[in-house]
Amino acid sequence: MIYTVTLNPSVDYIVEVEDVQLGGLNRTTNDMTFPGGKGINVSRVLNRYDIPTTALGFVGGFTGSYIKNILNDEGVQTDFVETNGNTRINVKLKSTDETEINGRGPVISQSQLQLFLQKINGLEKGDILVIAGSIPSTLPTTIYEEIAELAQRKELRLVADVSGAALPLMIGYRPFFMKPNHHEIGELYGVEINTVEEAATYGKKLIDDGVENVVVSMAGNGAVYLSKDKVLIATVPKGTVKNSVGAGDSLVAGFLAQYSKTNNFEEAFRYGVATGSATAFSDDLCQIPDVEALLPQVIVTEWK
Ligand SMILES: Nc1ncnc2c1ncn2[C@@H]1O[C@H](COP(=O)(O)OP(=O)(O)OP(=O)(O)O)[C@@H](O)[C@H]1O
Ligand SMILES: O=P(O)(O)OC[C@@]1(O)O[C@H](CO)[C@@H](O)[C@@H]1O
Repeated sequence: MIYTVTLNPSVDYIVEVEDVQLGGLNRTTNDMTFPGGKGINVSRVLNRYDIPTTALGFVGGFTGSYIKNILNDEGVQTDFVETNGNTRINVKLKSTDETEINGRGPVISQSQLQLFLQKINGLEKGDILVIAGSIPSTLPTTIYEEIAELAQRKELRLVADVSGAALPLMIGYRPFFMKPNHHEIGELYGVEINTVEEAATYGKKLIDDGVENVVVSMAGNGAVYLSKDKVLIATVPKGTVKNSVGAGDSLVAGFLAQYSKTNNFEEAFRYGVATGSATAFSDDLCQIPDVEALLPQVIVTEWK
């Protein structure tokens, strides 16, 4: 089973405004709502691949009910801990630029946190555990380390798609898979990464430090896969970006889905990239026929 953790889920409210005027009244030309949060996005896409998945984390209030209802209607299993306050609403404003306003999220109490950790403690050896997204301000900043330690003790396969201070802390737990984008890995090593060659050079450091599989994504400019034995580079499909929210999460889901089906990392990488792009070219997260249509554009070659 693939479990995903979203500590701070969201209702993503996507609003399109032709030419937004700060300080004025703006009217939308289109608006949509989706269940959001990085782990939840991974679960939704895994489910579209018919891969069994359970979403864990914290939800509450009317926004929390909305998320649970949609996930359950789609067939994603959920085992959330209920918070007293409402799950946050994250505003994604699409105008001439894409602007995001992510909420703070509800307070999570000590007892709610303990309930959540008990659920992780109930997972079984070999299960995949995906941790992704930010840590809400009412949880200890060490929460990802605590989860990673549990995962190590229980012999779970850890997937860590985290950024900022959490990223270097996860490396020591030797995750099965990490997917930094080129900004995140650049920040980690204090460099600017502009080319796939540079991404490969710095991605290799994560492998040397014990991460089993790494994909460094570079939005529309290519992607790199690294393991101890292989470095692969992929071209990324061309298309019109409709909504890049969740593209990185979709890459993670596509990678894990195809790996679960084939045990082949090269195929997993190819599907991961196509899945990320299919989401970037869709309003919501992608549908699998869209991924399949993009696959021929993902050319994977070995990097020497
Ligand atoms: N402009 C684009 N054109 C084609 N594919 C894209 C584009 N932007 C993103 N993607 C797809 O999504 C994947 C992940 O994108 P990106 O490198 O931006 O990750 P991220 O920063 O984690 O994403 P997110 O926007 O979800 O935070 C890319 O590898 C690619 O497959
Ligand atoms: O505030 P965080 O946890 O960093 O990110 C949350 C978020 O921006 O990430 C997802 C896209 O990756 C969205 O569904 C969601 O709104």
